Amino acid sequence: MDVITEHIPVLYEEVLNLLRVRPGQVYVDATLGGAGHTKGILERGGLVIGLDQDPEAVARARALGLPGLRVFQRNFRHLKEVLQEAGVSQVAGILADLGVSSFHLEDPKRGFSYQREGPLDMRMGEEGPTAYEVVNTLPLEDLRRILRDLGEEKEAHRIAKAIVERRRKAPIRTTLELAEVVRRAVGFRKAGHPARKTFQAIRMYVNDELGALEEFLRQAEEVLAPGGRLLIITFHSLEDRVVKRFLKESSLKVLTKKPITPSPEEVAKNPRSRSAKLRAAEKEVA
Ligand SMILES: C[S@@+](CC[C@H](N)C(=O)[O-])C[C@H]1O[C@@H](n2cnc3c(N)ncnc32)[C@H](O)[C@@H]1O
Repeated sequence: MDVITEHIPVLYEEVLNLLRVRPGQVYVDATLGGAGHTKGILERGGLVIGLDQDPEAVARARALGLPGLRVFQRNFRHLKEVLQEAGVSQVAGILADLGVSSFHLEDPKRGFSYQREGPLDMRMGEEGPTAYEVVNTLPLEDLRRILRDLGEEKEAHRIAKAIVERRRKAPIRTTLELAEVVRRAVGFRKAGHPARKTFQAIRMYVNDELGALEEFLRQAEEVLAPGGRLLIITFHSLEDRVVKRFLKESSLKVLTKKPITPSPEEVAKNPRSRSAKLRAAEKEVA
């Protein structure tokens, strides 16, 4: 089995510059992951409240024993509750670097990858149905809607039908079985793996990613101290749309008219940064 030792933080310098870390102030890293961004905040003298819904990410972060970091195993949709538990009412900055980490993608047993054989799971935390349940029990119409709305998959109907026909014979048990059903339904694709959008859609549904993001954004706006900054890194258009719309409607001052994207050098070094978009906003001083 592969041992995954690293997740390279995306837009690292850009994030730290925009956060303007001040020593002794409290920041939230809502998606702690491998603690890459958090280490930068701590090095600049900030204190960090780190959240991750994934027990494995939390265990790894705790094992780092970083002074100034307090770790909470929670979905960021419970941000306010976590801050209450931590005895903190306002924070100087909040970062969310959305989606899955390299640890998730490269660990076959978590079932996120259409290229590695594993059980159909895809849960980042301990809540929600598994991908197995979604694929093998939801009615065709629900599957079609999920693939269309969360995967922006043009062949949603064809794929949903293929899934339902295949599971009549036997349940679809593994990632590669599902990827193969999709590949047979839609054939070869020039732009990326044919199952990429299907996997994205099911993962987003399993983890209610857009619902959690909306709840988190509303709470983040509330708990920011005046002058505090909110930074969000998204990895696909659906997430980015939610963030963009929220910032437009919120009371925050948008600092990034256009989202910040990685340089060609960063993409060359870390291909996973390719689709990253960073948006930032500031709570105005009353
Ligand atoms: C892209 S990684 C973050 C990487 C991190 N910035 C670093 O530099 O190492 C995203 C992490 O956020 C976590 N995550 C995703 N959605 C979450 C949510 N709704 N609540 C809490 N954690 C979440 C995932 O489990 C994953 O570990």
